[in-house]
Amino acid sequence: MDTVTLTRPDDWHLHLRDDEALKAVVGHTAAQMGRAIIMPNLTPPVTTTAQALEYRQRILAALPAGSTFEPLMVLYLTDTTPPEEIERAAQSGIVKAVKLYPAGATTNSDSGVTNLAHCDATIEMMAKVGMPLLVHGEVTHAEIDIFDREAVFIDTVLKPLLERHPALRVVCEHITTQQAAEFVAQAPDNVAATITAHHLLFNRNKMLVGGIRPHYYCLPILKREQHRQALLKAATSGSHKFFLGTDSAPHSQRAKESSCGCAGAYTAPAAIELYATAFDEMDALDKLEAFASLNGPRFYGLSANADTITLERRGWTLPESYSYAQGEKIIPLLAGETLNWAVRS
Ligand SMILES: NC(=O)N[C@@H](CC(=O)O)C(=O)O
Ligand SMILES: [Zn+2]
Ligand SMILES: [Zn+2]
Repeated sequence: MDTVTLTRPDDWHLHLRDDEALKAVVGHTAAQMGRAIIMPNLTPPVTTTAQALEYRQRILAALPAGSTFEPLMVLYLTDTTPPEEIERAAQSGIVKAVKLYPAGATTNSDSGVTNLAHCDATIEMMAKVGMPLLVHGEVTHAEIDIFDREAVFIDTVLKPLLERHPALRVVCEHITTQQAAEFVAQAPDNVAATITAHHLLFNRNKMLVGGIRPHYYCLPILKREQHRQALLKAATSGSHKFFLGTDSAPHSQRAKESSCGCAGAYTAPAAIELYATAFDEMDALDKLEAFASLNGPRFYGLSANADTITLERRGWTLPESYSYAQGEKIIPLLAGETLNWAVRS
């Protein structure tokens, strides 16, 4: 196959930041995705429906002229989010989900949940109104190895949560392990997962062999090859539980290339091309449309986009950098490298 035409994809896990950074990055996603689930981990986080509506307006104002890209908003769950906020969110029609960041698990998670027991009534309301809970599934205990944090989360947090709230709709975000892929595959239909392109394409050697490569550092951290193979298998299995979520997470070059670099890979400029590369590796380009364009809307109860995009097999070299906020640059993942897939313009 040398060309692939797909229903226009959506990105079910995206960080757009705010202000100048938002203006610098939103066009990359809007150029290829119809919609995106917008992560709420701003500083301060988006914790109320009113804040989500304002943030949505800032995103719409930052779009390139003529863009029809649609941001789908998310609330950031805290220990004190009241059940009434979930009702407001559901009634707004604009907020599509609520995000669980275990406190301290990742970028801007300091206001996250310290103990899910604090949120029980709120989560009960989510189950009642059908509001999905999007989960950054890692425990944060100092004694748990960073490579094991996702698997331990599934056993010690996620399984008990679903036992307490069996009807709760859950998306395990950016899954990175065989344990997560298998857990989601065997779970009932109210449980789904997003998978990033970088976790489909790379294992931890890419980040650590021959020198430490900060642009590959993200959370959950890249795992060993066995896990990458399990993710590829899940994404190309044809199961409607798995869908595209880039977790494109912009940080300036200075914040990434530092003695204590930030977590996050900037993949938005080449998102669908990176996924096509991964599916091509599995000889499964015929499965890309379901993963990228159909399974996500199905889970969220939305219709698929009405238009299409076409990918073609030809060399396309990513820029070395793009301009970002405060006069800084941002380095896309695979900067200066050539992909074998490009979007036809
Ligand atoms: N994935 C990351 O490494 N970083 C994300 C946060 C997140 O999705 O965990 C970010 O906001 O920078
Ligand atoms: Zn996360
Ligand atoms: Zn993320």
